[in-house]
Amino acid sequence: MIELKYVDKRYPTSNALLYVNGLKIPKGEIVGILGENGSGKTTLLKAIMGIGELQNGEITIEGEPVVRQYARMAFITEEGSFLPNKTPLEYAAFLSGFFPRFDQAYFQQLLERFELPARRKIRTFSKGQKMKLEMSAGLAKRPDYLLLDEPFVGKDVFSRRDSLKLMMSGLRGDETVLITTHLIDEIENVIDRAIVLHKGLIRADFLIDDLREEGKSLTDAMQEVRDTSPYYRD
Ligand SMILES: Nc1ncnc2c1ncn2[C@@H]1O[C@H](COP(=O)(O)OP(=O)(O)OP(=O)(O)O)[C@@H](O)[C@H]1O
Repeated sequence: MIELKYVDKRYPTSNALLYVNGLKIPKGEIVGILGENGSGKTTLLKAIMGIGELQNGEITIEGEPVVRQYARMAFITEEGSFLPNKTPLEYAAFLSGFFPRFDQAYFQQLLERFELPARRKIRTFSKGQKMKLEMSAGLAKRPDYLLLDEPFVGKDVFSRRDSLKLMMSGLRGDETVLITTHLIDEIENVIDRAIVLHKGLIRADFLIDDLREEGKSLTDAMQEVRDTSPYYRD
């Protein structure tokens, strides 16, 4: 379980904040982190990954600080963590030095599935190829906690659906997944739960099954949050 308590995160050079009083994400849950540009989605994922200091509060993973769980986590972001002057195979060798669970054979399978050139320098890759490489590296870490920040950015609709399907097929099924995205329709059938942020605060948190029972789509629910929240008016 990921647990946040009284988390207060601010940046020294802006007024932006993230404040989460309490949040629990049980093991195995697939959670969409949704919200407008600048609402704090990336900040939330970075805070969970232990990137940057918190002003207050604590974040634990299975009761321990994130640094103790780092080998079981993968953070997939457009910024990428790869080394541009290496080839994917060299990058994999580098990662396996850090991540004992890194699965080289699986990584190579994913390269093939994504049709990525294994022996070409990463800096020559297109944006979409870099993201696919990042996803392959993340999945090959065989993480228990997978955090994805806008993994489908900059891709055409077919490529987005493929990547989403591939990501899902690459999971064992017991991972906890947090995924930020603006692609509400595409993500709806994948996630168990949606958390909606606005201006650094959680404005809604619902289970997709509950929405279905009420006969609502995720888009309807997001619209309802906007219509009923006074905070969207300023
Ligand atoms: N390093 C930083 N220094 C100062 N302010 C920052 C920094 N990173 C983010 N912010 C600010 O924090 C707020 C939340 O940013 P964040 O990147 O978390 O939003 P987001 O919901 O992921 O947005 P998007 O959908 O556009 O990716 C924004 O107002 C942003 O300008």
